[in-house]
Amino acid sequence: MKPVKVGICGLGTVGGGTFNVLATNAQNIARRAGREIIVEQVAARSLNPACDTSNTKVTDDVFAVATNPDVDVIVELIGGYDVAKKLVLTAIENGKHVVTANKALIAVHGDEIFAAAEAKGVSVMYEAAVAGGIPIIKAIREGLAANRINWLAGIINGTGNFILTEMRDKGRDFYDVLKEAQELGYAEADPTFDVEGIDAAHKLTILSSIAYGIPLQFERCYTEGISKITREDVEFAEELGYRIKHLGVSRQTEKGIDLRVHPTLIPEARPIAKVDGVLNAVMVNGNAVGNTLYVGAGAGAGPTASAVVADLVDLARTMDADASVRVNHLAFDKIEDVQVLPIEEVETAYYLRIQVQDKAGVLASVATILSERGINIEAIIQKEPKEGEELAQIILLTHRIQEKNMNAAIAAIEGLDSTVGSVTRIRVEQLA
Ligand SMILES: NC(=O)C1=CN([C@@H]2O[C@H](COP(=O)(O)OP(=O)(O)OC[C@H]3O[C@@H](n4cnc5c(N)ncnc54)[C@H](O)[C@@H]3O)[C@@H](O)[C@H]2O)C=CC1
Ligand SMILES: N[C@@H](CC=O)C(=O)O
Ligand code: NA
Repeated sequence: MKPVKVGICGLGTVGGGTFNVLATNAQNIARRAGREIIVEQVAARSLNPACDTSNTKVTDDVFAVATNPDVDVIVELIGGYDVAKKLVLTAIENGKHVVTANKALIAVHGDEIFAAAEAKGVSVMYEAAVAGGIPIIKAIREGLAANRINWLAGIINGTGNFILTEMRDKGRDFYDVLKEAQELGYAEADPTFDVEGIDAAHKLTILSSIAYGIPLQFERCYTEGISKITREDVEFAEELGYRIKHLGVSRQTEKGIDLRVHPTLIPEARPIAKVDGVLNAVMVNGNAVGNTLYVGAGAGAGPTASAVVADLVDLARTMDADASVRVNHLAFDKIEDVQVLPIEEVETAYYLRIQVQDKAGVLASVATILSERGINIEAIIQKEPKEGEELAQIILLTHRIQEKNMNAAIAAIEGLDSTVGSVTRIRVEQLA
């Protein structure tokens, strides 16, 4: 069979990794794809010292690749929204298949891009966009196709997990670890996407769309990052038998889809609680299979390139077949318009940390406020003021309750005379 000719746009961390994996593993890749996959052209603003491009056509114009008649597939690895979208749509218009690692692009503009691709009979593949090297798109869309997916939950930002792990294990400073994650090529061009949960929300939006057959609805995903997690919350959580992880959680409920990204207490006995560093992990619960867990590197050149090249191999095997036999872009089932629940309607358990003046009766007042709103307490720790300080702390774990009830309880607790500052609230998931 004729070789597949690829145009790589962007030669940074992932582009460079992809170029090198295609060269290093060329024989295996050709064997598995049933044909050679060769890099016809690369578009880069500057060369990557890790790549030997001396025998490759290089341009600085990504659109020259998207319109090059010798290119069958473009690999979009420049990142961002505007130029990347124009590039992908131009490539599709020119009859080319697309492989991308750009979750921001897919989560926000995926519907438009997939519609354009379907009209043209080409494929857009994006395994690298979620959980880096873990083949999670393939696992949910194909491997679990027999199931109704009940829920999924994942550590889906490598930078965030790396920061939390280094802070917890080595007591390192947040920004010092973030800087290292940037140097290692894990972080997004704008690292607030990593630390404020936006990147994880992009990924959860994509996974949920595939899992439940719903449209991509990034704007409805509730999003909180890791920047407000303190060392003392990490320590108190451990005292209660939990780890704090930044989690994307989505669940099919009778009222709609629960779609949220936030720091979460997970029982330390769960395998996912022990997934540290740049590793990602996704748990998926299906009605036939039960719980499944997928673990692997969520960022970095090699792992992400592994997913990009897997998509190229899939394409090489199927691109000459009729488009109808290729896997659908989002889901096999008809996309249903199911409501995404506002966060106030979501039900979960909570960790609360309340700073109080060290007076008799405070704990009783807090307990009354909770019980009046139907909130049961699961565990409680009281911390006396540290030497030289005046404030005590009450740390609580509650049973599951709707978020709007918890909001009302927190407002009432913050209104007590003896409460100081805001109540810290972290959601708790058992993942059983
Ligand atoms: N770094 C990682 O571990 C992962 C990254 N991704 C995604 O992969 C994509 C690429 O990320 P990285 O490789 O980390 O970024 P990067 O910043 O290392 O590389 C992007 C490259 O594209 C080039 N570029 C940007 N605009 C261009 C243009 N108009 N013309 C020519 N070159 C242009 C830049 O100069 C840079 O060399 C992003 O969408 C990112 O979200 C996905 C999974 C993991
Ligand atoms: N910045 C992202 C890269 C991979 O998607 C992350 O840290 O997970
Ligand atoms: Na993946």
